[in-house]
Amino acid sequence: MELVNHLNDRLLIAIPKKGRLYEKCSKILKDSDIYFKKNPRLDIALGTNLPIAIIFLRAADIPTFVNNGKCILGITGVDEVQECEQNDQISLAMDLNFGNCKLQVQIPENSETIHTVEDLIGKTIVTSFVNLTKQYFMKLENCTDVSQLKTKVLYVGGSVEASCALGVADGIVDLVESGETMRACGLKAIETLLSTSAHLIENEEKIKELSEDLQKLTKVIKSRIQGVLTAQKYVYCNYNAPQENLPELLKITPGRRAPTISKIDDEGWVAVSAMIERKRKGDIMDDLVSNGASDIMVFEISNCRV
Ligand SMILES: Nc1ncnc2c1ncn2[C@@H]1O[C@H](COP(=O)(O)OP(=O)(O)OP(=O)(O)O)[C@@H](O)[C@H]1O
Ligand SMILES: O=P(O)(O)OC[C@H]1O[C@H](OP(=O)(O)OP(=O)(O)O)[C@H](O)[C@@H]1O
Repeated sequence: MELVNHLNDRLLIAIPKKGRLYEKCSKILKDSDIYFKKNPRLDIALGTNLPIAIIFLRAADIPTFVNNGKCILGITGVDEVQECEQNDQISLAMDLNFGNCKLQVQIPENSETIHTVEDLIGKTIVTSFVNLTKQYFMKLENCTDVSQLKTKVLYVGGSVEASCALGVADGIVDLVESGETMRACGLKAIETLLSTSAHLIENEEKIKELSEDLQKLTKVIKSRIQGVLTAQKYVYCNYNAPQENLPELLKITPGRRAPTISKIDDEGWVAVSAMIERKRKGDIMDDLVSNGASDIMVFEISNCRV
């Protein structure tokens, strides 16, 4: 394939080719001004504005490619990293704040015989997370060797939730976000093995072996993604205020480093600008009004470096 010849001097970044994380991964790259041109038939896309190549893989395969250093950076769930047998070269570089869910043990809610995880010892569990499930039951059973495990752990690649109703499993270990899927299947959670979210992952040792230019590029990419995350977390708040109220108002909007205070053409009044946390903006605006601020405006930040 001709494309392969263009990969040598590029930084390879693995992202999910489909599934729950695909859209948000594509968006975070676009918001970071990391552009690429993808041929729908190929799982490799060359960057159009940076010397990178995006490698589209199954979310579960991304840790393997980052661990062996072929891809230097990747985006996938922490669950996939922990499930991967060889993950010792992978560092979690950044929590991307999406793909939040929990890996839970679920049992039929009307089961008469199974109520706790201990009741599942010696029974059959179906899961896509065989390694994490075996590790969990080994601890529970107090055994040190997987061959001694009494609980049977079976792999299926999807629709795990159907396994109990089909009589294949006594319990399952699967991801849960809203809980809708498990409720619809008559299942209930009895234990959480892991809370997970999508992360930027990296192979730090392989980064050290890159050319100086590609090492710099790695830093630039991480800084751009961090900028997008910060822009998602904050909004920009502007207001006018009587000078004498400033001490109280600045406690409400201290800014990330410090607020900007500018003179305006109105004796005794100033304009204040500061970044504020998006999730607190309603309370902050209410407090500003109560403390004499006016003309309060809140703006989206589309990107930033702070
Ligand atoms: N319901 C969910 N809510 C939020 N994040 C989820 C959810 N289900 C899965 N994830 C996250 O997305 C990752 C990929 O899961 P997804 O089911 O989309 O994989 P997939 O690419 O369809 O897998 P496969 O190729 O094995 O079918 C999971 O490892 C997890 O980190
Ligand atoms: O708690 P909820 O919001 O309902 O989400 C949970 C569901 O999402 C995941 O499956 P997905 O839909 O990705 O498909 P899959 O079963 O083929 O893995 C997971 O395996 C559950 O089935």
